[in-house]
Amino acid sequence: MERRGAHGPATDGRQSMAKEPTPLRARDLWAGHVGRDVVRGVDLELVPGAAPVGIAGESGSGKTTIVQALLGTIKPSRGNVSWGGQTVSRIGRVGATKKQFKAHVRAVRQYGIEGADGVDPHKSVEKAVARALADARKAGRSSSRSAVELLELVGLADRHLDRVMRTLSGGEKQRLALAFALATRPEVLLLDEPFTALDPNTRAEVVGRLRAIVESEGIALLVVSHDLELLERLCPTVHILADGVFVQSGPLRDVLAQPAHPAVKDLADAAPLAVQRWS
Ligand SMILES: Nc1ncnc2c1ncn2[C@@H]1O[C@H](COP(=O)(O)OP(=O)(O)OP(=O)(O)O)[C@@H](O)[C@H]1O
Repeated sequence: MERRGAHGPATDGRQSMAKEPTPLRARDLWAGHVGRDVVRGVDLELVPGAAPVGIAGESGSGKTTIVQALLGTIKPSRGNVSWGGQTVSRIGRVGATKKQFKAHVRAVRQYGIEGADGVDPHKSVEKAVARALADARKAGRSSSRSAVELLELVGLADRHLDRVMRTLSGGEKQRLALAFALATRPEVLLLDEPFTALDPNTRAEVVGRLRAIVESEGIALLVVSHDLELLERLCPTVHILADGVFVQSGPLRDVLAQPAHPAVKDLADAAPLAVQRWS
């Protein structure tokens, strides 16, 4: 995907970086759960305006843990994750900066709105999208799109406005979560298995639109997925994670054509036929 560096000025009031979009960086990231590191020495740079990056790897290899560390919901045991020179795991303690971080860096998880920060599933879609837009305005990051336009963007029609969120299907919830994320014109978007509940046609449509937005708005995109076709379509560079380490990186079809690690060979062997035919 061709990328440009076109960006509006950041409106976050941080003087030192007033005109520049802010990268999210992991340096020698070690992180895990209950005292056990499952991510070991990962380097990752998500730069607004640069090409999207993907992560693939077997179940349990640590993909979601990387996303959690990038969001600051778990603290690295070694190395660090930084955003605009600040340590992300410490941002949560500072009100104004936390708001800015949450507006600039957005994530969509596999379960869509379920468990998403600040989302009450008993509310209507209309109220929730209006609230997302109002919150974004307060953070100086509101999308110029209306609630209906945001829904259309993710393939939901305005008839969904009256629906109570918890009654939506899994795929509708995933798309709504993407609409919430886009409501703040994020600079960095982290997608962790975001489209698992979508049928192939809807997925193709939403991915096409997402790709156009990411490209035109210069969003730094990270896609974590088992879906190799999705990664190939969206991400010129894909890292293969095995046991918490990036073992091979590059354009996915090149990586799968020339596996340099047993985990990559396994991935290539298990890939769908359509993917195997790439090489
Ligand atoms: N809250 C937790 N407490 C303890 N262990 C955890 C926790 N979350 C994840 N783990 C463990 O950390 C390891 C990495 O998990 P992670 O969710 O990052 O893998 P993943 O690559 O995203 O897997 P999948 O593709 O199945 O989603 C796994 O062994 C998992 O069981």
